[in-house]
This record gives sequence, C-alpha cells and structure tokens, in this order.
Amino acid sequence: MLAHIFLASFAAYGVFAVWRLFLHPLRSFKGPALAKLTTWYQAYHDIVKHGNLLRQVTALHEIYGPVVRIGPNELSFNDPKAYADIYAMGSKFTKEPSFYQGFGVPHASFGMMDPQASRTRRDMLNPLFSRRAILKLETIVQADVDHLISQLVTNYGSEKPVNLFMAFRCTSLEIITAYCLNQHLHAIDIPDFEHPFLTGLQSTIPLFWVLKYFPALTPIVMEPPTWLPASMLNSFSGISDFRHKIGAHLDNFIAAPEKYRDSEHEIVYDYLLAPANNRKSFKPLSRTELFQEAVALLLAGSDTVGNASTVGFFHVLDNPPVLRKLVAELREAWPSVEDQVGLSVLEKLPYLTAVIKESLRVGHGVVSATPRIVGPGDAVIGGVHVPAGTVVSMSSTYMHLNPDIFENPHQFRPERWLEKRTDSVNLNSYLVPFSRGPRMCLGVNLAWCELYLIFGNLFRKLDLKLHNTTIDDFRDFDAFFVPVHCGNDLHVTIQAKDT
Ligand code: HEM
Repeated sequence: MLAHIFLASFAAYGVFAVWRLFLHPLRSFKGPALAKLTTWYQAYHDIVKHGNLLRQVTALHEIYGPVVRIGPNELSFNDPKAYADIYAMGSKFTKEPSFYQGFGVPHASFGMMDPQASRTRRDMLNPLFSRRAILKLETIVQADVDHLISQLVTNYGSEKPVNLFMAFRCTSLEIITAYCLNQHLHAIDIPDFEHPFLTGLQSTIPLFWVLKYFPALTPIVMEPPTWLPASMLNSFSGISDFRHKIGAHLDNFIAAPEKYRDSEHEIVYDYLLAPANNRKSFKPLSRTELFQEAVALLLAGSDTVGNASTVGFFHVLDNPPVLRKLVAELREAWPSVEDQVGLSVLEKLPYLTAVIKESLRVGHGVVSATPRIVGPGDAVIGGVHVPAGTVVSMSSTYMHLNPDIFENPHQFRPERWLEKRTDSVNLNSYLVPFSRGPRMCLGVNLAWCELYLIFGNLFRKLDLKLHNTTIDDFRDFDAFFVPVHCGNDLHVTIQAKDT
C-alpha cells in the first residue's frame, strides 16, 4: 500500500515537474532547472547558505542575462528600465504575501497586500510623516542626536573606542519610538549601546527567512511559549520583550487616551483612531491592527537609518579628502559649535547632501529584492512581456552598482552627485534605497531628517577616527532584507571639537 502511495506521488510530481519545466507560461525564460522546479532552491540559499540568495541571483544574472527565472513562478530583473516598470508610481502590482509573512505584521502598512487597504492606511499615517510634520517635530530628532553626542563624549574617548554601529541603531530606535509613541526606551543610555532589543533582533534576523518558508513558526518566535528550551527562549527574548513593551504601552493608551493627548505631541495611534482625511468610510482599528502598525514602524525605522549612518560614517572616515571637504563645509555654514543649526540649514549644504546620497547608495537600504505580483493583466517589464500572476523583483543593489550609471560603483565618491554629466543622466532617478512606487518607504522624510542631523552634528562637533575597522569589514554582506555586513562592527575613537 505504502509503495503504491509512494509511486503515485512520485509520478504526480514527475508530471508536475514536466509541466513546470516545459509547459509553464514562464518556460521560455532562462534559469537553473532546480529554481524552475521548486521554491526550495531559494530557501536553500536564504536559510542553509545564510542570506546568500542575493549573491546567487547576482551570479545567475551574469550567466543568463538581465532576466532570470529564479522560481517556478518568479523572475528576477537586472535592468534599470525594468526597475522603473516594477516599482512604478500608480502600479497595480501587489506585494507577494509569502515573502512578507515572516515579518509577522500582516495588519500593518508594511505587511498589507491589498493595494486599496494599503492606500487607506498610508493616507492615515502620512500626516505624521509629511515634510511639514517632520519640520514641526525635528526637535525630537535633535534631542536624541544631542544626547548621543553627550554620551559619546562623556563615556568614550581617544583611549576607549565605541561601537558606532550599535550607537546609531540605539539612536534611530530611540528617535522612532519617541516620534511614533512618545515613549522613551533610554537606549542611548545603555552601556556600550547593547540594548537587548537590538542585540536580540540581530540574533533573530536570520529567522525571518525561516519564517518566510515555515510561517506556522511565526507565533513561536514572536510569542515564545515557556516550554521552549532556555537557549531558544533567550535568543527570542529580545524581540518578544520588545513586543510586550509596545503592547503594554498600547494598553495604557487604550485605557486612558486622554493622558497621552496632554503629551508633547500626537502619537501614531491618534492618527490611526481619528484620521484627518477619510472620516466617512473610517472603521476603527482593532488592538491587533494598532499593535502591528506600531511594531512595524519601529522595526522599519530603526535598522535602516542605523545601517545608512554606519556605512556612510565608515566611508567618510576611510576617505580623508572627503572628510576634510565635509568638515570644511560644515564649519563655514556653522562657525560656532555652541550654535544650534537645524534641518533647514543642513539640507542646503551641497557636499553634506552628496555625502548622504552616496551613503544611501553604497548602503542600499533594503538589499533583498522586494517581490511584486504582476496584475491585474499581463505587463511589459523592461521591454519583456510578462504574464499576469508572475512574481517579479529587482534588488536595489543592481541599480546602485550599475557601472553604466555610477562609474566605479564600488568607490565612495560624493562628488558624483555634484558633477554635471555629459550624457545628461540624472543620477537621482537611479537612487532607490527607499524603493519607488505606491509601496515606497513611508518614513522617507523622517529618514532624511535623521541622516542630516546625525551626519551634520557628529561631523561638526566630534573628531572621529576609525579603530580596528577596515574596508574588509564592509566589502560583503548577507542579505536578510537589510544588509548584514560580514565583518566587524564599526568602531571609532572620539574627541570633542572645542571650536
Ligand atoms: C535610511 C532609512 C530607511 C530606508 C533605507 C528605508 C527603506 C525602505 C524600503 C526600501 C521600503 C520598501 C520595502 C518593501 O518594498 O517591502 C520601505 C518601506 C517602509 N518604510 Fe522605510 N526606510 C527607511 C526609514 C524608515 C523610517 C524612519 C520609517 C519610519 C516610519 C520607515 C517606515 C517604512 C514603512 C512603514 C514602510 C512600508 C510602506 C508600505 O509598504 O507601504 N522607513 N522602507
């Protein structure tokens, strides 16, 4: 009996395999046979080879060209025209659910698949993240950047190096929590910036890919049951403690919202419970929806800014001429360190702006290709006809490291953003760390504000020197949605500037 079942399953899979290889609508696209047969090809590179999928797909593009079939129903593109088509403004393509399920926030703006639901949620949140709102709440960002500087100067120095990678992540976590929830985690005060949430997140990052392929495990990681072995409980505790903290804060808000109404500024729940622009069709959000939105915003807003700052600071400190030019520009615009100089001044400085753009380019933002489902009808992507229902994606790294657009793409050269090109290429349209289209980053204005204040203040007020950190630490990264660099963390020594 068992033998019959085995044979029947084997035959059925054989028929299925023949269909996927020779009869599937994507049969004419090139790619490895194994990838055409099964999504476990990607799972192997994501999980077993530890964030290797991007490297593998990059190698496949070198063999097969700008379009590669990387899954039974999935195409990867490496062509700037295709990027513009996939992530076009007004596109009706939807996010691909199995990719996003591991993040465990299906009711948050980040995790929503339905375009209409996502638009409604983004409309509610936009007022908190608009440029106007950022200018009004810039003081929150400034306060945390000032606090970071005072901690650095007080506790570290030329003898005692600091882990700037952790320091930046603590700062961006503190900012986003204060900005969205008016809550203070005191992450910047923690010795060596080892905030348990951030160290916990670091050890659970590889699990996101496990959850992508085994979604049933999501509740175990997010809310670990007490019967798990202590070692597992420990490694999941960073993320679960963090969720509990946000949950407790939300319950306090629900119990007595008026207490929060008196606070320094409106918080994200105010925007979600009484949206400014769609009152008529408004359906109150459930606790789960509010909770997931808060978790998603805090996750989306911390690691990303931390990574862009870390990568940018490394390259500036590793390039003395860049450092000298940047400091000279800052000194001229900001003659005395005692003065406060805000976003509206910093964002007008051309070299600082170029340094931040170059940091975003070489830092990439999100490196894993974010998949979209073609629809409602067929589409033409990068000049290629693609049937409806196909999953398509392109990694931001293929834009940022394209040598036809960015000459010597691995070189950190802010000047490229200031030069007039003879071929009239506008580099800005190829800078995509925040993605593009209807699902591009919601926090882009806040991110820019943070980066201006972090780069501007630290380079104006501190003398920083690399400590035991070299380009080898930044050459390669594993792709776990965001880049996880394979080398040591960025360490620097610090001295405050007197003038
Ligand atoms: C340098 C900093 C940042 C970078 C590079 C960045 C990058 C990105 C990228 C590439 C996406 C698209 C992801 C996808 O397609 O799945 C995204 C989405 C998102 N980002 Fe950011 N982000 C940054 C900072 C922030 C901040 C500070 C917030 C704070 C609120 C934020 C909130 C979001 C949200 C809510 C989404 C989901 C939007 C949607 O799906 O409709 N991000 N971000």
